Amino acid sequence: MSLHAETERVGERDPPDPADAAVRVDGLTKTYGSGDAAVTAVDDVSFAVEAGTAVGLLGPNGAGKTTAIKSLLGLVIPTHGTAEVAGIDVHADPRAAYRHVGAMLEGARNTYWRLTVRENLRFFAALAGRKPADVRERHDELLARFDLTGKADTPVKELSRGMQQKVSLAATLARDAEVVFLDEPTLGLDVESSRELRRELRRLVEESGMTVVVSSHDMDVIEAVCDRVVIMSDGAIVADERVADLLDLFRTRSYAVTVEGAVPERVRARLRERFDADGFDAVEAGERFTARVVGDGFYELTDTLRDAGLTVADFQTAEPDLEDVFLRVTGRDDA
Ligand SMILES: Nc1ncnc2c1ncn2[C@@H]1O[C@H](COP(=O)(O)OP(=O)(O)OP(=O)(O)O)[C@@H](O)[C@H]1O
Repeated sequence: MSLHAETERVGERDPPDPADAAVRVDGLTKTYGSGDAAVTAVDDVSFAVEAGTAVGLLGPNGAGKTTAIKSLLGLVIPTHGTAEVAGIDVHADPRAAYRHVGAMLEGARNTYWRLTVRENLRFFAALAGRKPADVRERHDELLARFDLTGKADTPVKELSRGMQQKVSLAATLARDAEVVFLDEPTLGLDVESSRELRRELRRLVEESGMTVVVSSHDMDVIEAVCDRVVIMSDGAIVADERVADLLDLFRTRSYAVTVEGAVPERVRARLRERFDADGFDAVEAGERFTARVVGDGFYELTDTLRDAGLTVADFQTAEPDLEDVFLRVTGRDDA
């Protein structure tokens, strides 16, 4: 089966429709501007997120992710369709919907830099109507989770960029909302802080039953945190699958292949075309390259090499990669 055919199969699947959806978007369309200047950012999009699960919203720049999230937050009025949170139509009753939601939007300085870390958490909890005594325990727990206990009484402006990012997330979670929207939560974090944040987010979903919609270009976040992934491209959904199923469906494996001697240009062209091969490099044993195999194409690869009279000196495999799948689904892998 060709990659194209598999991509179509992904796109053709019906969106899920769990009865206990915490988030639901139905026939959502948003056109900015009018006449010649009109831009349809989101075009008849439907998806649902089951309560207590995490969904990744992915797509290239301009795919419509931010518009979809802003519609769910009541910040953008849909041209058609509905957006619901906790069963409440966001546009019919924004105040009621808002009580169930926490959001951390990209680039938003959603913390007060003069306030201490703990004061920020209290402030955002109070905005949602939570009394300090009711949230103290949760705030202690959040501070501990994000390794901020020692900085609880430090003004945010005195913290490192990575710590400020963690305070932003903790402040978003401080109000104890059922549904949390996160846009690029790991942006600007170092490798270790990013890993810690992914781990804690996943634990929060599993332990507290929180529902998370996360938009990120960081595939490690999506793989570590999300149960499902909705992939958008040009305002439409091109995949809506469990992360594990999506990886399985493509079962893309990369092989680092070393053959004895040089690979003739004619064979290289075939390997490029059929196995997306690249990185041809002369090495001591002969020549090394990377080939990508979908499904059971492995034997076709070995047959191709044998028919070309090439002897394999070494084969190394890699796990399927969500980024690879994402690029294939959105058709951006031919750059
Ligand atoms: N306020 C606006 N007025 C006009 N066009 C807009 C507006 N906001 C977004 N757009 C356009 O709508 C399309 C979708 O944008 P959107 O920000 O929703 O995509 P995105 O997937 O979130 O992209 P990114 O990953 O870059 O944030 C883009 O073509 C964008 O230029």
